[in-house]
Amino acid sequence: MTGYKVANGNGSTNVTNGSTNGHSNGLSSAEYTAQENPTMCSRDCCSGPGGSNRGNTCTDKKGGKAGSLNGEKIIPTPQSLLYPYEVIEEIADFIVKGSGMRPKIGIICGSGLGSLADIIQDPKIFEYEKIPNFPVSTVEGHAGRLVVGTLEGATVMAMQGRFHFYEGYPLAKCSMPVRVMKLCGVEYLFATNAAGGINPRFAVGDIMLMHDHVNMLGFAGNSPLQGPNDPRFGPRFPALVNSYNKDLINKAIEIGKAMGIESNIHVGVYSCLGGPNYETIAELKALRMMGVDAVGMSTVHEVITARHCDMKVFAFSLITNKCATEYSDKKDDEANHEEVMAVAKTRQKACCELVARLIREIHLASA
Ligand SMILES: O=P(O)(O)O[C@H]1O[C@H](CO)[C@@H](O)[C@H]1O
Ligand SMILES: Nc1nc2[nH]cnc2c(=O)[nH]1
Repeated sequence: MTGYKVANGNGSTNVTNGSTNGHSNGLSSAEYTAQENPTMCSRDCCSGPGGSNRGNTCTDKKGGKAGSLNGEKIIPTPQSLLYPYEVIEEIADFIVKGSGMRPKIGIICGSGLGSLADIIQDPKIFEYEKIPNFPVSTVEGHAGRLVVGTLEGATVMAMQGRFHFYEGYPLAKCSMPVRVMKLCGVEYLFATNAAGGINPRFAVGDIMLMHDHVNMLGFAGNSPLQGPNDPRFGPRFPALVNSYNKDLINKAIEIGKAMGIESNIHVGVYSCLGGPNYETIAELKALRMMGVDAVGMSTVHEVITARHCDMKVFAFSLITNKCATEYSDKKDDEANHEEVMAVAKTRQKACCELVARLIREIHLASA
C-alpha cells in the first residue's frame, strides 16, 4: 500500500486508482483526413501563434507546398505527423551536442515558476527560437528557454516556458518537447503548474501533488497522441492508470514534512481545460462533482505523452487562487493571471526546495 492520502472535500480517503484513459481515436481514415489542418508545415510561420501563413499555402522548404507537390494532391497532415521521430531526434541531438549532456530528469516550469530552472548549476541555455523546429513561448511568466545542467548531482533539462493549447498550438505540438526529453535520455518528468484550487480545503499557496487527472480535452476527443502511432515512442493504446509515480509522491510528502510545510501539501486530482478563459461557476461546480481538486490549462497532455514513452512522472500544482463555486458579486472571486504570477513568486522558494530535494533523492538512489 502506498500510504498517502487524497485530499477531498469530505475529509481524506485512501488513494484508489481511478481509470482516466481519455485517449480515444475511433476515426476512419476519411474522417481522419477531414479533420482539416490548414498547412503541411510545423514551423511557426504556419502553425504557431503569429504564424503569418496559417490557412494559406506554405512555400517553406521544409514543409513543402501545402495543397500540391509536383502536381500531386496532398491531403492535409495531422499535426502529430509534423513531428515525426526523425525531427524529434534532430532536436534532441542539437540539445545533447550543444550541452554535452544527456539529462536524466526533465522539468517543466509552470506559470511564474521559472525559478525552478534558475537553480540549475553550470547551465547551458537554449533560447527556444534558436532551437530548430521548436515553437516559441507567448505567455507572460514563460521565458521561452531550455536550461540544461546539473541539480543536486543529477543531470537535468528544464523548460522555462511551456506551450499551451490556447496559444494556438495543437496538443501534439504542446507536448512535443516531452518526446525531445525522452530522446535526450530523460527518464523522469517533473511537470509543475499554477492552478486554481477547487477543493475547499486548499488555500492559496498550497501545493497539490497530482495523483491523477481528468482529461477534459480528451473527453472532447482531443489527444496529443491523435494520428498515426509511432511505436518507437510507445503503444497505440497506452494505459494511464498509475500515471503518477507513487514512490515519488510518498517521497515528496516526506520532504514536505521535513520542510515543515506538511499542512500546505495535499494529494489530489488535476484537470486541464483548454482556456484561455478561466472557468464559470457552473463549470467549477461540475468539476468538483467529478472529483477534481485543482484546475489549470496544461500538464495533462504532457503527462499523457510522457507515459506513452514510459517516463516516470511526478507533477504538482501550486494553488495560486481559490475557485469560487458559489455565485456572488465579489470581484475577489475572479481569477486573473497577475494574481497567479504574484502568488507563484511568493512560493518559488518552497517549490524549488521541494523539487531539488526530490531530485537529490532520485540521484542518490541511482548512484
Ligand atoms: O499551467 P501553467 O502553465 O502553470 O499556467 C496556468 O496559469 C495560466 C493562467 O493564469 C494558464 O496558462 C494556466 O495553465
Ligand atoms: N483554468 C484555470 N487555470 C488556472 N491557472 C491558475 N489558476 C487557474 C484557474 O483558476 N483556472
